[in-house]
Amino acid sequence: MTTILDGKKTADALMTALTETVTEMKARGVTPGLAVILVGEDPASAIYVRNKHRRADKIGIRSFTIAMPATVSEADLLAKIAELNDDPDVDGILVQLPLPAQISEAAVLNAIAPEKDVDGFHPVNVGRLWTNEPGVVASTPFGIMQLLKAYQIPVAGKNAVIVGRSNIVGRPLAALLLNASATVTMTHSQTADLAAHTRQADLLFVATGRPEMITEDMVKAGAVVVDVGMDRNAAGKLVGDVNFAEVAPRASAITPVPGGVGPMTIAALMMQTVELAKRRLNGSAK
Ligand SMILES: NC(=O)C1=CN([C@@H]2O[C@H](COP(=O)(O)OP(=O)(O)OC[C@H]3O[C@@H](n4cnc5c(N)ncnc54)[C@H](OP(=O)(O)O)[C@@H]3O)[C@@H](O)[C@H]2O)C=CC1
Ligand SMILES: Nc1nc(=O)c2c([nH]1)NC[C@@H]1CN(c3ccc(C(=O)N[C@@H](CCC(=O)O)C(=O)O)cc3)C=[N+]21
Repeated sequence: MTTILDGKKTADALMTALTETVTEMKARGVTPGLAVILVGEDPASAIYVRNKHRRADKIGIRSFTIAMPATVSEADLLAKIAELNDDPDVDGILVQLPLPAQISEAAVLNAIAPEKDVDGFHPVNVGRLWTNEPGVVASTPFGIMQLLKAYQIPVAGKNAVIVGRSNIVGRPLAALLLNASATVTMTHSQTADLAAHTRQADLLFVATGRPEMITEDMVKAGAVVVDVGMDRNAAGKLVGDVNFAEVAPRASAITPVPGGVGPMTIAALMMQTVELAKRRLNGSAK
């Protein structure tokens, strides 16, 4: 029997616990605040932004979106970030990626104050992650680790194979898995014989944006398969990067799309926003 790794159910349980924490914080005068900057219109970002605010409202986090047109200048975006860096009611700042071509992603991520960088994309936080120091970690990989933990899936000593090396998923996930003592292989579009690598995986993580590209023949029997993809297939239906119908019977456990990694990403973001806001309670920040 294949276990379905139910991200929605797991996220709901984590959020119930978090609501209590937020309620206590509010009683002490601190409402966690999350600012989201959305530039232009990326469909995956649109889903993410909508679900984030829905979840934040439910647990009592104050969240708002600053929408900017796709034509916005880098200077205007940086000015907005500076304003949020200085706003004492904002604990976490998140800039939706990807950004339009005229804007340097590096310049934007460098501009976010590291102590408000709820996505963990600032080089200081990336450095902390890779040196295994405590800090904020990108929400999607953090959510994935929480999901594995909830299902008590062992990581230490396992062969973990990641397909995709983006800054928002593949790379930070590699660091977290390494910190958890997995043996980690990173693959990408230039990997020779991808299937030879994926077939070695006890734990297979896929984040490519290529609809249903992972097929049965690429997966070891009994593997745990985590599908990060949020893609549209030819018929316009939301699917993952894994061909679920083929792969699920072969896997010991697998995430569905939707209802897998997506809700865990949101939960992770909420957890980390609350962590950042806790510093206000201790009086150490601002
Ligand atoms: N549910 C969630 O929480 C989230 C979902 N997503 C979804 O995950 C997917 C990936 O997102 P993201 O990481 O931002 O994507 P990017 O486009 O930034 O990166 C994709 C990666 O996949 C690699 N890749 C592409 N095609 C292949 C291939 N045929 N074989 C092997 N590797 C390949 C690329 O290789 P190379 O580097 O060589 O180009 C690249 O490293 C998307 O569907 C996105 O919508 C993303 C973030 C969060
Ligand atoms: N700075 C930044 N950080 C990100 O983490 C980031 C980003 N930019 N840009 C876009 C991608 C995409 N992403 C999603 C997260 C959750 C769902 C999600 O909630 N999915 C649900 C709902 C699906 C639906 O409602 O159709 C699910 O899978 O069940 C989707 C997509 C985060 N990303």
